[in-house]
Amino acid sequence: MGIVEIQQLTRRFKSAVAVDSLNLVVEAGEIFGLLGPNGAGKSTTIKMLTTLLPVTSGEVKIKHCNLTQNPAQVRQLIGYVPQSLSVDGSLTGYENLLMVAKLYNVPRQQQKTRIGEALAYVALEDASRQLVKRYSGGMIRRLEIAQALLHQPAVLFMDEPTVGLDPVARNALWELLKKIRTQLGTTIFLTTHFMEEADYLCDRVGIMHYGRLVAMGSPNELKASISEPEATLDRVFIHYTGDNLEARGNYRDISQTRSTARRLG
Ligand SMILES: Nc1ncnc2c1ncn2[C@@H]1O[C@H](COP(=O)(O)OP(=O)(O)OP(=O)(O)O)[C@@H](O)[C@H]1O
Repeated sequence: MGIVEIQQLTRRFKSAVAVDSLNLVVEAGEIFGLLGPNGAGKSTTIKMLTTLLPVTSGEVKIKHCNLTQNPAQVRQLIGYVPQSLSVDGSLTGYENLLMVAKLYNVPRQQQKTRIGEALAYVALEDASRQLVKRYSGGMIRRLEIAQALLHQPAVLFMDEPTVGLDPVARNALWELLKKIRTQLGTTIFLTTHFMEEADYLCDRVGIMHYGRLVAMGSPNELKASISEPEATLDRVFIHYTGDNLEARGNYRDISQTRSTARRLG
Protein backbone atom coordinates (compact mmCIF):
# COMPACT_ATOMS: atom_id res chain seq x y z
CA MET A 1 0.00 0.00 0.00
CA GLY A 2 1.31 3.41 -0.95
CA ILE A 3 1.23 6.62 1.06
CA VAL A 4 -0.50 8.39 -1.86
CA GLU A 5 -3.02 6.25 -3.73
CA ILE A 6 -4.79 7.70 -6.73
CA GLN A 7 -7.52 5.85 -8.62
CA GLN A 8 -9.19 7.11 -11.78
CA LEU A 9 -8.67 10.70 -10.72
CA THR A 10 -10.41 13.07 -13.13
CA ARG A 11 -10.97 16.81 -13.26
CA ARG A 12 -13.08 18.54 -15.86
CA PHE A 13 -13.39 22.26 -16.53
CA LYS A 14 -16.70 22.45 -18.44
CA SER A 15 -16.12 20.17 -21.40
CA ALA A 16 -12.30 20.17 -21.12
CA VAL A 17 -10.67 17.27 -19.27
CA ALA A 18 -7.59 18.62 -17.45
CA VAL A 19 -6.82 15.35 -15.64
CA ASP A 20 -8.09 12.17 -17.21
CA SER A 21 -8.44 8.92 -15.20
CA LEU A 22 -5.11 9.14 -13.41
CA ASN A 23 -3.96 6.02 -11.59
CA LEU A 24 -0.86 6.28 -9.45
CA VAL A 25 0.63 4.95 -6.23
CA VAL A 26 3.49 6.75 -4.48
CA GLU A 27 5.39 4.79 -1.84
CA ALA A 28 6.35 6.17 1.57
CA GLY A 29 9.77 7.84 1.49
CA GLU A 30 9.79 8.24 -2.27
CA ILE A 31 10.63 11.40 -4.20
CA PHE A 32 8.11 11.26 -7.03
CA GLY A 33 8.10 13.69 -9.94
CA LEU A 34 5.23 14.51 -12.26
CA LEU A 35 6.69 15.76 -15.51
CA GLY A 36 4.87 17.45 -18.33
CA PRO A 37 4.59 20.47 -20.63
CA ASN A 38 2.43 23.51 -19.85
CA GLY A 39 -1.19 22.53 -19.73
CA ALA A 40 -0.51 18.80 -19.21
CA GLY A 41 -2.51 18.79 -15.97
CA LYS A 42 0.26 18.77 -13.36
CA SER A 43 -0.96 21.75 -11.34
CA THR A 44 -4.57 20.59 -11.52
CA THR A 45 -3.45 17.20 -10.17
CA ILE A 46 -1.46 18.68 -7.32
CA LYS A 47 -4.30 21.08 -6.44
CA MET A 48 -6.71 18.16 -6.17
CA LEU A 49 -4.21 16.14 -4.09
CA THR A 50 -3.83 19.06 -1.68
CA THR A 51 -7.63 19.51 -1.36
CA LEU A 52 -7.56 22.95 -3.02
CA LEU A 53 -9.60 21.92 -6.03
CA PRO A 54 -12.64 19.63 -5.96
CA VAL A 55 -12.26 16.28 -7.67
CA THR A 56 -14.69 15.62 -10.55
CA SER A 57 -14.44 11.84 -10.09
CA GLY A 58 -12.09 9.18 -8.82
CA GLU A 59 -10.55 8.47 -5.44
CA VAL A 60 -7.48 9.68 -3.56
CA LYS A 61 -6.13 8.33 -0.29
CA ILE A 62 -3.29 9.95 1.60
CA LYS A 63 -1.93 7.63 4.29
CA HIS A 64 -5.17 5.64 3.97
CA CYS A 65 -7.25 8.73 4.57
CA ASN A 66 -9.90 9.44 1.93
CA LEU A 67 -9.40 12.91 0.54
CA THR A 68 -12.96 13.77 -0.44
CA GLN A 69 -14.45 12.36 2.77
CA ASN A 70 -11.86 13.79 5.18
CA PRO A 71 -10.22 16.86 3.62
CA ALA A 72 -9.37 18.45 6.99
CA GLN A 73 -7.58 15.30 8.15
CA VAL A 74 -5.71 15.10 4.85
CA ARG A 75 -4.55 18.71 5.27
CA GLN A 76 -2.91 17.75 8.56
CA LEU A 77 -1.04 14.94 6.79
CA ILE A 78 0.37 17.04 3.97
CA GLY A 79 2.50 20.11 3.40
CA TYR A 80 2.25 22.17 0.23
CA VAL A 81 4.61 24.58 -1.50
CA PRO A 82 2.60 26.11 -4.35
CA GLN A 83 3.96 27.56 -7.57
CA SER A 84 2.92 31.06 -6.51
CA LEU A 85 4.41 32.86 -3.56
CA SER A 86 3.23 31.60 -0.16
CA VAL A 87 5.13 33.99 2.13
CA ASP A 88 4.46 37.58 3.18
CA GLY A 89 7.29 39.90 2.10
CA SER A 90 6.38 42.52 4.69
CA LEU A 91 7.01 40.12 7.59
CA THR A 92 10.27 38.56 8.79
CA GLY A 93 11.03 34.89 8.22
CA TYR A 94 10.28 34.19 11.88
CA GLU A 95 6.95 36.03 11.73
CA ASN A 96 5.91 34.09 8.63
CA LEU A 97 6.59 30.84 10.43
CA LEU A 98 4.79 32.02 13.56
CA MET A 99 1.71 32.74 11.49
CA VAL A 100 1.79 29.22 10.05
CA ALA A 101 2.39 27.69 13.50
CA LYS A 102 -0.78 29.41 14.75
CA LEU A 103 -2.71 28.38 11.65
CA TYR A 104 -1.81 24.74 12.28
CA ASN A 105 -2.46 24.95 16.02
CA VAL A 106 1.10 24.10 17.01
CA PRO A 107 0.89 24.23 20.83
CA ARG A 108 1.97 27.68 22.07
CA GLN A 109 4.77 26.38 24.29
CA GLN A 110 6.25 24.44 21.33
CA GLN A 111 6.05 27.21 18.75
CA LYS A 112 9.39 28.89 19.43
CA THR A 113 11.33 25.61 19.46
CA ARG A 114 9.65 24.26 16.35
CA ILE A 115 10.23 27.49 14.45
CA GLY A 116 13.88 27.57 15.57
CA GLU A 117 14.37 24.00 14.42
CA ALA A 118 12.67 24.66 11.10
CA LEU A 119 14.80 27.75 10.46
CA ALA A 120 17.97 25.82 11.29
CA TYR A 121 16.88 22.97 9.05
CA VAL A 122 16.60 25.22 5.99
CA ALA A 123 19.69 27.29 6.93
CA LEU A 124 17.79 30.53 7.58
CA GLU A 125 18.61 31.10 11.25
CA ASP A 126 20.78 34.15 10.56
CA ALA A 127 18.16 35.75 8.31
CA SER A 128 15.17 34.97 10.52
CA ARG A 129 14.72 38.57 11.72
CA GLN A 130 15.05 40.12 8.26
CA LEU A 131 12.04 41.11 6.18
CA VAL A 132 11.32 38.44 3.59
CA LYS A 133 11.24 41.01 0.79
CA ARG A 134 15.01 41.28 1.30
CA TYR A 135 15.46 37.51 0.80
CA SER A 136 16.87 35.97 -2.39
CA GLY A 137 14.69 33.59 -4.45
CA GLY A 138 16.48 30.59 -2.92
CA MET A 139 15.93 31.85 0.64
CA ILE A 140 12.22 32.41 -0.07
CA ARG A 141 11.83 28.86 -1.38
CA ARG A 142 13.60 27.50 1.71
CA LEU A 143 11.29 29.53 3.96
CA GLU A 144 8.27 28.21 2.08
CA ILE A 145 9.56 24.68 2.67
CA ALA A 146 10.05 25.41 6.37
CA GLN A 147 6.44 26.65 6.50
CA ALA A 148 5.18 23.54 4.78
CA LEU A 149 7.10 21.25 7.16
CA LEU A 150 6.23 23.01 10.41
CA HIS A 151 3.33 20.70 11.26
CA GLN A 152 5.50 17.65 10.40
CA PRO A 153 3.53 16.32 7.43
CA ALA A 154 3.97 12.82 6.03
CA VAL A 155 3.86 14.03 2.42
CA LEU A 156 5.29 17.26 1.02
CA PHE A 157 3.73 18.46 -2.25
CA MET A 158 5.65 20.98 -4.33
CA ASP A 159 4.56 22.58 -7.60
CA GLU A 160 7.61 23.36 -9.75
CA PRO A 161 9.92 23.99 -6.78
CA THR A 162 12.95 25.36 -8.61
CA VAL A 163 11.37 27.61 -11.26
CA GLY A 164 13.13 30.99 -11.22
CA LEU A 165 16.10 29.88 -9.12
CA ASP A 166 19.70 30.28 -10.25
CA PRO A 167 21.78 27.08 -10.58
CA VAL A 168 23.43 27.46 -7.17
CA ALA A 169 20.11 27.97 -5.36
CA ARG A 170 18.56 25.14 -7.37
CA ASN A 171 21.34 22.71 -6.41
CA ALA A 172 21.04 23.75 -2.76
CA LEU A 173 17.30 23.09 -2.92
CA TRP A 174 17.82 19.64 -4.43
CA GLU A 175 20.19 18.75 -1.58
CA LEU A 176 17.70 20.10 0.96
CA LEU A 177 14.90 17.95 -0.48
CA LYS A 178 17.12 14.87 -0.38
CA LYS A 179 17.99 15.65 3.25
CA ILE A 180 14.30 16.04 4.13
CA ARG A 181 13.51 12.67 2.62
CA THR A 182 16.46 10.89 4.24
CA GLN A 183 16.43 12.48 7.67
CA LEU A 184 12.74 13.18 8.21
CA GLY A 185 11.39 10.33 6.08
CA THR A 186 9.01 12.73 4.34
CA THR A 187 7.56 11.55 1.04
CA ILE A 188 7.99 14.22 -1.64
CA PHE A 189 5.62 14.64 -4.56
CA LEU A 190 6.67 17.36 -6.98
CA THR A 191 5.89 18.63 -10.43
CA THR A 192 8.59 19.84 -12.75
CA HIS A 193 9.31 20.57 -16.35
CA PHE A 194 13.08 20.32 -15.84
CA MET A 195 14.49 17.02 -17.04
CA GLU A 196 17.72 17.46 -15.11
CA GLU A 197 15.74 17.94 -11.92
CA ALA A 198 13.66 14.84 -12.47
CA ASP A 199 16.75 12.84 -13.34
CA TYR A 200 18.81 13.91 -10.34
CA LEU A 201 16.13 14.11 -7.69
CA CYS A 202 13.32 11.69 -8.40
CA ASP A 203 13.20 7.97 -7.62
CA ARG A 204 10.33 7.66 -10.07
CA VAL A 205 8.87 9.92 -12.67
CA GLY A 206 5.45 10.00 -14.30
CA ILE A 207 5.16 11.76 -17.65
CA MET A 208 1.85 13.56 -18.15
CA HIS A 209 0.45 14.65 -21.47
CA TYR A 210 -3.02 16.05 -22.13
CA GLY A 211 -4.18 14.99 -18.68
CA ARG A 212 -3.00 11.40 -18.99
CA LEU A 213 -0.03 9.52 -17.63
CA VAL A 214 1.83 8.34 -20.72
CA ALA A 215 4.92 6.80 -19.08
CA MET A 216 6.14 5.95 -15.62
CA GLY A 217 9.27 4.53 -14.03
CA SER A 218 12.65 5.41 -12.58
CA PRO A 219 14.68 7.78 -14.78
CA ASN A 220 16.88 4.83 -15.79
CA GLU A 221 13.90 2.60 -16.59
CA LEU A 222 12.40 5.33 -18.74
CA LYS A 223 15.67 5.86 -20.59
CA ALA A 224 15.94 2.11 -21.21
CA SER A 225 12.33 2.00 -22.45
CA ILE A 226 12.94 4.01 -25.61
CA SER A 227 15.73 1.82 -27.03
CA GLU A 228 17.99 4.68 -28.02
CA PRO A 229 21.67 4.38 -27.11
CA GLU A 230 22.66 6.86 -24.37
CA ALA A 231 19.10 8.18 -24.14
CA THR A 232 18.60 11.21 -21.93
CA LEU A 233 15.39 12.02 -20.07
CA ASP A 234 14.90 14.81 -22.63
CA ARG A 235 14.78 12.21 -25.38
CA VAL A 236 12.39 10.11 -23.28
CA PHE A 237 10.09 13.08 -22.93
CA ILE A 238 10.09 13.88 -26.62
CA HIS A 239 9.50 10.21 -27.38
CA TYR A 240 6.38 10.01 -25.22
CA THR A 241 4.93 13.47 -25.82
CA GLY A 242 6.41 14.74 -29.06
CA ASP A 243 7.18 17.88 -27.10
CA ASN A 244 10.39 19.74 -26.32
CA LEU A 245 10.08 20.92 -22.76
CA GLU A 246 13.33 22.78 -22.30
CA ALA A 247 12.51 25.10 -25.18
CA ARG A 248 9.40 26.19 -23.29
CA GLY A 249 11.19 26.59 -19.98
CA ASN A 250 12.85 29.89 -20.68
CA TYR A 251 9.81 32.09 -20.94
CA ARG A 252 8.21 30.51 -17.89
CA ASP A 253 11.34 31.00 -15.80
CA ILE A 254 11.63 34.63 -16.72
CA SER A 255 7.98 35.40 -16.19
CA GLN A 256 7.94 33.58 -12.85
CA THR A 257 11.10 35.31 -11.63
CA ARG A 258 9.73 38.70 -12.61
CA SER A 259 6.37 38.17 -11.02
CA THR A 260 8.05 37.02 -7.79
CA ALA A 261 10.21 40.15 -7.77
CA ARG A 262 7.20 42.35 -8.49
CA ARG A 263 5.10 40.85 -5.73
CA LEU A 264 7.81 41.24 -3.12
CA GLY A 265 8.40 44.86 -4.13
N1 LIG B 1 -9.59 27.06 -13.60
C1 LIG B 1 -9.53 26.55 -14.82
N2 LIG B 1 -10.56 26.73 -15.70
C2 LIG B 1 -10.52 26.20 -16.93
N3 LIG B 1 -9.50 25.46 -17.41
C3 LIG B 1 -8.44 25.25 -16.60
C4 LIG B 1 -8.41 25.80 -15.27
N4 LIG B 1 -7.23 25.41 -14.69
C5 LIG B 1 -6.58 24.68 -15.62
N5 LIG B 1 -7.31 24.58 -16.75
C6 LIG B 1 -6.92 23.85 -17.96
O1 LIG B 1 -6.57 22.53 -17.60
C7 LIG B 1 -5.44 22.09 -18.35
C8 LIG B 1 -4.34 21.66 -17.40
O2 LIG B 1 -3.78 22.81 -16.76
P1 LIG B 1 -2.68 22.72 -15.60
O3 LIG B 1 -2.45 24.10 -15.10
O4 LIG B 1 -3.05 21.67 -14.64
O5 LIG B 1 -1.41 22.22 -16.43
P2 LIG B 1 0.08 22.16 -15.96
O6 LIG B 1 0.63 20.90 -16.48
O7 LIG B 1 0.21 22.40 -14.52
O8 LIG B 1 0.73 23.38 -16.72
P3 LIG B 1 1.75 24.48 -16.15
O9 LIG B 1 3.09 23.86 -16.34
O10 LIG B 1 1.49 25.63 -17.08
O11 LIG B 1 1.42 24.80 -14.74
C9 LIG B 1 -5.06 23.23 -19.27
O12 LIG B 1 -5.63 23.00 -20.52
C10 LIG B 1 -5.65 24.43 -18.60
O13 LIG B 1 -5.98 25.42 -19.55
